[in-house]
Amino acid sequence: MKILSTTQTREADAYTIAHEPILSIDLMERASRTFTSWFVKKFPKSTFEMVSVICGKGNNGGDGLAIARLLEERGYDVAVFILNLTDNETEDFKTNLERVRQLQDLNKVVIKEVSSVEEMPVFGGDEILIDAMLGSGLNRPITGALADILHFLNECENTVVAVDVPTGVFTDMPTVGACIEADYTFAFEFPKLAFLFPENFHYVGDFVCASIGLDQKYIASVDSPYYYITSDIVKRIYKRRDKFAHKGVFGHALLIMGSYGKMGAAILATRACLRAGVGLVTVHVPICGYEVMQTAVPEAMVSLDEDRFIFTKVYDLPKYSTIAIGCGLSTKNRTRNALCYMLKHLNRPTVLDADALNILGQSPDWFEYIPKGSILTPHPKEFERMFGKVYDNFERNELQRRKAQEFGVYIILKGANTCVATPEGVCYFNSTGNPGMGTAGSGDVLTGILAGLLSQEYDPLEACILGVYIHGLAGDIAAEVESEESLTAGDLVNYLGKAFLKLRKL
Ligand SMILES: NC(=O)C1=CN([C@@H]2O[C@H](COP(=O)(O)OP(=O)(O)OC[C@H]3O[C@@H](n4cnc5c(N)ncnc54)[C@H](O)[C@@H]3O)[C@@H](O)[C@H]2O)[C@H](O)CC1
Ligand SMILES: [K+]
Repeated sequence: MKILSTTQTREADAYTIAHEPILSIDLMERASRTFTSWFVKKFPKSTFEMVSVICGKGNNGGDGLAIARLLEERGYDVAVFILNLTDNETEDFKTNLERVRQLQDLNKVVIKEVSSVEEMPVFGGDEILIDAMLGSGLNRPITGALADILHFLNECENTVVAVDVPTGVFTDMPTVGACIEADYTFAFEFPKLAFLFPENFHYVGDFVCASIGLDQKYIASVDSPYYYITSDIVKRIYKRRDKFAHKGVFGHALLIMGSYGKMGAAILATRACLRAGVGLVTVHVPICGYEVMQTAVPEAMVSLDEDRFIFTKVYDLPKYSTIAIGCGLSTKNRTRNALCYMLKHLNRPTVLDADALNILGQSPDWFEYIPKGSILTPHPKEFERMFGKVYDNFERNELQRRKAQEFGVYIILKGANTCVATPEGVCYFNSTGNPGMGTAGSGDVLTGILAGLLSQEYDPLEACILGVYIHGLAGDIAAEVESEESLTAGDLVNYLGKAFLKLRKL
């Protein structure tokens, strides 16, 4: 799913109004109905006492008024609070206010105007609050009376659901100023870029998005470097196996991993590579890893280093279809030199993780040796070691895109909403995964999956998208059974099979 900027969304909005054609008030009604359909399922009216909708006077407030009316129609007890902090009212806000006033005249809805925090009501514990104060029209940081009201609301214990954008959050740049802290955000048509960055989680909460029927052809024609990885992208990538296939057609991966005290990383990656469907896997380990590898992963072949404890040399590189290097590798001098030699002599996309990235961070001149189309999988700390400190995630994302373009590689920045940046400067944000996956070895599993997919002749972009999605999906299935707290990297490997089954049914 493409992610549009606020300006582009406004253009898509205007295009839809002109070409569908549809009146803007009817588009607002359609958006509000979409919100309401989700809301009634998520918060059945038996589960709390009342809905209070807090509205600004722009179109976000207009949505709020329409939602208040639609919820009343569905039998909810609704109160509307209109923030009287400006005289600027949009036309669609005014029309919807008229419509709600008719309900007020019938004693079906309560409407109250609020000009300062002192006039805010005391909400009951069972009330749910809908934030329709400001949406994508935010054009300056929130201060003054509105900031006081937001602070007051954030102090309340009530569940807050934001319409389109949590009030105060800038969608396309870092947020400054006061913000509502929503528990849920229902975004129209696309998630906003800011929702995907961890610093905004506090304001956005869990987000969902749904189409409000903006013109899809127009959206397809808009140039945006940002995508959200949804099941339909993944469905198009995933290849079912041919009935007559045998292990020879699923490739032979070489994983160069592990050092004394860090063999677990190699084991996890090797198991994940197998579970991702590789035909054959050879794992290259120092002598100390021989027995443990043979015992822990009997399906893998082992190539032994000359050194007892670390990686120093590997032969026969051309015979493997894919190579992945780095998990638990160490950054000792001889390992560094061996990595440099390998990079200079490899000519196909390679997966680089963990210590391979730390080594590159120490020797930035070596970046140019990385084969084009390779996949680098840093977590934020490794990213910082390679490319330096940044101020916020918008800046980090810019840097990630620039570096991917500069070196002609795919950079997968791991975290909530893991982001894949391509050599073309395009970003794909993952939609699967959960906080339980922030656990030792989780990244090793991803590296194994990526090597497994590359071996099966998914191209690097396909492997990145499918890889991060299935890794997160395995995590989501595992968390449902094991809990986020107890989830281990080994569980990710064990639930990979269930994740593939789910993928097949998408
Ligand atoms: N995406 C769509 O296609 C649709 C979106 N809808 C909804 O419309 C809002 C955007 O509405 P808009 O009127 O442009 O903006 P807002 O309601 O967010 O507010 C505008 C209002 O607020 C003033 N303002 C801006 N910053 C501040 C500030 N810091 N403090 C105080 N006031 C501020 C600004 O000057 C304006 O007067 C979108 O989010 C959706 O909810 C449609 O309903 C359906 C189609
Ligand atoms: K809002």
